[in-house]
Amino acid sequence: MTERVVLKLGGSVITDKSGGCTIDHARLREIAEVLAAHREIALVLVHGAGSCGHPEARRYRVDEGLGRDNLPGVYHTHAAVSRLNAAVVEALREAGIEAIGIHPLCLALAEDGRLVSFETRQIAGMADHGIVPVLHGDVVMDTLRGSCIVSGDQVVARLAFALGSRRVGLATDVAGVLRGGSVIPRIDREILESLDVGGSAKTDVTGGMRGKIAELLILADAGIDSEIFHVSQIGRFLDGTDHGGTVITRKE
Ligand SMILES: Nc1ncnc2c1ncn2[C@@H]1O[C@H](COP(=O)(O)OP(=O)(O)OP(=O)(O)O)[C@@H](O)[C@H]1O
Ligand SMILES: C=C(C)CCOP(=O)(O)O
Repeated sequence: MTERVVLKLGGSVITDKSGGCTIDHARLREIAEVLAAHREIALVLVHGAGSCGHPEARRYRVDEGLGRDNLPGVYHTHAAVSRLNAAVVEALREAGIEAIGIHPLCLALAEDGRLVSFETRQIAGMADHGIVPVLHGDVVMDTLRGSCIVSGDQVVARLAFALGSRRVGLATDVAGVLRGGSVIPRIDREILESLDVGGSAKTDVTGGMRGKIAELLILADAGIDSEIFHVSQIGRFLDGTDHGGTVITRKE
């Protein structure tokens, strides 16, 4: 079977997170060129929301329960991140990649913020046929809360586990997980306890770097390592060469 690689493009690298939904089309074109040069890989792509979804999720508090006052938040949050998804897919297709958008809201269900059902067999089928499915963090219906926000990081972990992927990468706007300005090469649960990892400097309802590591440690517990690196290093990650980032792993 072809190796399936799961790659997340952080919302911080494909949008300007300081304002309203501002998509960085030039960055998307650059990333698409790099991915097009690695077309032999069975790739499953996930992206975060950045400024296209986090502000709406916060404004409508769609994470905290659904009532008459915030009901439109499901639409507005999903619409914002779907706009970004369409831009990602368009950039990839313009670079000659057979990409297609897939929305978690339409195929997943959560319970208290955690995915409890998520059909992935169609995603595996696409990847194996050379189609690049492009998923994203999304608002998802939740059996306890009404709705919740499932981060792209949770989607990445879920997909990697379901697809049996051994190569999982997360491209972000920092060189890796930092301590005192330097990249920490490996993190396990024990090392994390000694670290002061923060959220995001911008509007982010899913916990920034702290939330990301929490999701990836669950994946590491299942025996699947993942890698966090700067967006400029995507090519090196796909080549399997050193990208200078952080590996999230299980304690030996
Ligand atoms: N110790 C740390 N090392 C690295 N980044 C950190 C650390 N503590 C906090 N951060 C913040 O985490 C941010 C990356 O997390 P963030 O959730 O914004 O990434 P993303 O996945 O690109 O975005 P999104 O969640 O929108 O997809 C960095 O830009 C930085 O501000
Ligand atoms: C806010 C929404 C819609 C999804 C959040 O996903 P993330 O940017 O990966 O944390």
